[in-house]
Amino acid sequence: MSLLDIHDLRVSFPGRGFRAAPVEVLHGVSLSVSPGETLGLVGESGSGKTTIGRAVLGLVRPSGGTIEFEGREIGGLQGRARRGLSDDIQVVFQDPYSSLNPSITIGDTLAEPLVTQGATRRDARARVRSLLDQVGLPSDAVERLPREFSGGQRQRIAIARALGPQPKLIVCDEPVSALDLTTQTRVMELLIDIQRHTGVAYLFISHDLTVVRNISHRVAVLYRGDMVETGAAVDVTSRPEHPYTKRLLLAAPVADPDEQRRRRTERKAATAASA
Ligand SMILES: Nc1ncnc2c1ncn2[C@@H]1O[C@H](COP(=O)(O)OP(=O)(O)OP(=O)(O)O)[C@@H](O)[C@H]1O
Repeated sequence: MSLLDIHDLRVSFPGRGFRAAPVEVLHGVSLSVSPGETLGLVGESGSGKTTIGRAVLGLVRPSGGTIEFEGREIGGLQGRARRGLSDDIQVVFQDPYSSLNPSITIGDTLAEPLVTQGATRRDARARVRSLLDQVGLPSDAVERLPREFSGGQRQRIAIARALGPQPKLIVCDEPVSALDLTTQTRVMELLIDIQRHTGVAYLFISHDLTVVRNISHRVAVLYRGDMVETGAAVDVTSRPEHPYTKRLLLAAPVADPDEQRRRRTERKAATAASA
C-alpha cells in the first residue's frame, strides 16, 4: 500500500480583482509515494509543486480530489483534526534563514516538538544530542542561536527538527536551492543517508531535474498544474517522453562546450515540438 496517495487533486485560489473568478492552479493531479521511497516532483516555477506540498501538509484546502495518507483521507483536514499527522508528515523548507526562529537556541528548537509530543525534558535532551549527531553537527550546537550557523548548517538543523518526531514522510520543498553547489551535494548525501537508516519517505520538490534525479527513485513532472510524466528516475531522466521533460533536461547546466552546443540544438527542436 502507498504511504501517500493523491488522486485527481484540484486546487483553486481566489482570482485577483473585484469579482474575479477563482484560478485553478492544479487541474487534477495524481501521484503516490511508497514507504521509504523518494518521489521527485519537478517542474518550472509556478507549475504548482509547492501547492501540492502545502496541500499534503494541510496548509491549502483542495477544491477537488483526494489525499490519502496510509489509507486515510487527509485532504482539507486542518488544526486539531490533523493531530498525530503532524508527527508522521514533516517538512523542510527552502530558506534556511527564515525557517528557524532567530531568538531560540538550537537545543530548544529541536526539543520543543519532542516535548509537545510527550517526551520528558531529559529524554528530549538526549534525543536532541542524537539528532545533532545524525545530521553531522557538534553537540555544543544546543547552546547556540541560528545566526551562528552557515546556510548548509541551518538546513541540517531544519532536517534534524523534521526528523525529531520520527516521521514517515518529509516534504522537502526545494531544500537545497538556496545553497552553493558543494553544500547542496553534502545535504543531498545526508538526506539519502538518513533515508537509508530510518526508512523515511521524501516528497522531494525541485525545479532542477539534475538535483531530483540524484535522490529520487521515481520522478513526477508537473507542467502548468498538470502531471505530464511519471516514471522511474532513470527512465524519466535518460529517456524522457514528454517534450516538456526533454526541455527541462536540456536546460540543466553542463560544463562541456560540445555538449552545450548539442543541447542547444535539441532544446530548439523540443521547444518547437511542444509549442
Ligand atoms: N496563496 C495563493 N494565492 C493565490 N495564488 C497562489 C497562492 N499560492 C500559489 N499561487 C499561485 O499558484 C501557482 C502555483 O504556485 P506554486 O508556488 O505551487 O508553484 P511552484 O511550482 O512551487 O513554483 P516555485 O518554484 O516558484 O515556488 C502560481 O501561479 C502561484 O502564483
